[in-house]
Amino acid sequence: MSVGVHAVTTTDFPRWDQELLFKILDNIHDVVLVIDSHTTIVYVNKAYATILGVPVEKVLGRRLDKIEPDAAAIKVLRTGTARNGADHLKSLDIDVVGSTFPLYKGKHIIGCISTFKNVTEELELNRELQQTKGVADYLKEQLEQWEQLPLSFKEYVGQNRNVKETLILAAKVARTDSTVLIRGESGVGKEVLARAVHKASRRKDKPLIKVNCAAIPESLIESELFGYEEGAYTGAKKGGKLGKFELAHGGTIFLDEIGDMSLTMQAKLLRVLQEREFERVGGSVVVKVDIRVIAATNRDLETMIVEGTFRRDLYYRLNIVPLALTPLRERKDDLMALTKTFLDQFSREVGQELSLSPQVIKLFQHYDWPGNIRELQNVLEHASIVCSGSSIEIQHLPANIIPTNNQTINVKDKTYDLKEIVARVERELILSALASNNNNRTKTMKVLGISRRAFYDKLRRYGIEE
Ligand SMILES: Nc1ncnc2c1ncn2[C@@H]1O[C@H](COP(=O)(O)OP(=O)(O)OP(=O)(O)O)[C@@H](O)[C@H]1O
Repeated sequence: MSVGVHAVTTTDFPRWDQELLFKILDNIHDVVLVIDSHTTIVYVNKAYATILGVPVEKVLGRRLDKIEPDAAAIKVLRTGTARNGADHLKSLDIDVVGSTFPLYKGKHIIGCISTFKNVTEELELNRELQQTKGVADYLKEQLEQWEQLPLSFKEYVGQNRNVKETLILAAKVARTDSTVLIRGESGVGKEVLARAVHKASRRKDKPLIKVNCAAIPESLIESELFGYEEGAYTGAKKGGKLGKFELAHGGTIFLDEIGDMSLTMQAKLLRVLQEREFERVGGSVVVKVDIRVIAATNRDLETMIVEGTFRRDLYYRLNIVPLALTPLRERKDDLMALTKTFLDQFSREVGQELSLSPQVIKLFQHYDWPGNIRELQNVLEHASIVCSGSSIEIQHLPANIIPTNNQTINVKDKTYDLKEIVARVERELILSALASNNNNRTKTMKVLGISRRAFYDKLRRYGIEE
C-alpha cells in the first residue's frame, strides 16, 4: 500500500514509524538539520557529529540564530524561499554546500530542513590546484616568452630568474613607444639593456643617442640636449648646432645617470617629455621631435624626491615602465656564463684559449663584485694581459680582489664607508695574526707592531674574545 508519493508498505516494511525514518536519516552521509520556527535545532542526524565534529547533544535544543546567525536556514525561515549552494559556517570556520527548504503546516512555516556537506577540504584542494595551475601557466608563459625574445635580448648574458623577468618585460615594452626607466647599480648592464630595447623596437634603424647626464657640465647641458642657434653665445659654432634630442629624432634618446641632473635641467627635461617640443638655446622656433626616451640611474630617486633633489613629476613621467637589473652578487648563477663570454672575447684578443684555475673560480664565487659586470670584465681583461700561459691563476688578478689570508674583504651593501671597511680589514688581520701565532697575544701584538693597550682596545672593539 502506498503511504506517500515515494514510499510503499510491504510485509517487511509494514509501517513507516519514526524509528525507521531516523535510522535512514542517520545513514545519510550529508548533514541533515531541522529547525523550528524559532530557529531551535530540533533534529540533527549522525553525520552532523561526524562531519562537523560537534556532539549532537551540544546542539540539540539550541537556537541556530545564536550559534550561526547568518545560516542559510534562518534566511529560508524568514523568506520562505528554498536556497541551494555554498555557504560558510562562521562558528566552525568551514565551507559547506547543500540545500535548505521551508517546512509548511498549512500556510504557516513551522521550520526548515537543511542538508549539506563539508567541502572545506575540497575547496582548499581546489584552491591549491588552481594556484599550482596558475604557477604552471605562468612558468610556461615565461618560457615561451623567453624563447620568443628578440635577438637583441638574447645577446644579454643572463639566465638568472630576476634577469629573465626583466628581459621579458623589456621585450614587451620595446614594442611600444613607452618611456623606460632602467634601475640598477653601476656596471650592472643598464646601457646594454637600453641598447637591446632600442634594437628590438620599431625605431631600430634610427639613431640611439646617449646622453651621460652626469658627465656634461651644468653650463653646457642645455645646449648639449637642445642645441643652439648661431650666435647664441660667444664661441657658438657658425650655423648653430643640433642638440641630442634633435639627433635622436625618429629614434631613441638614452638619458644615462638621470639622477645626476640639476633641478633646473630636470624642469626643462620635463617639458620635452610632456610636449615633445623645445626651443634651441638662443632660438625662438619651437622644434618638435618624435623620440622614445630611455632613462637609467643607479641613484635612489625615491629618497632624492624626499630630499628635494629630484622632481616628483619628472619621476612619474619617467617611471612608466621600470626595469630593474639585479646586482651581480645576487645573481651568482650568471657569473660563469658571463665569465665565459668575456674569456672568449679576451682569448680571441690575446690569441690564446684562456681558462680559470679552480682557486680563481672559488674566489669569483665568494667575491661581492661591487663594480658588477663591468668589474668582472675589467678583472678578466687585466688577468688575460698579465697571465702568460692559458690558465688564469690568483696572482694574475688585480690586487684589490685578492683576499688576505683567504678572507675576502667584501664591500657589501653598496657601502663605501672607509671607516667600516678599514675596521673590517683590521679585524680580519688581527684574527689571522692570532691564528698564525697560536693565539699568543704578546707575539701577535709584536707582529702587528702595536702597543698592548691598542691591541686590547681593538680586541674589545671588534668583539674578539678575550
Ligand atoms: N648581460 C651582459 N652581458 C654581457 N656583457 C654585459 C652584460 N651586462 C653588462 N655587460 C658589460 O658590462 C659593462 C658595463 O655595462 P653597462 O655600461 O651597460 O653598465 P651600466 O649599468 O650602464 O653602468 P653605469 O651605471 O656605470 O653606466 C659593459 O662593458 C657591458 O658590455
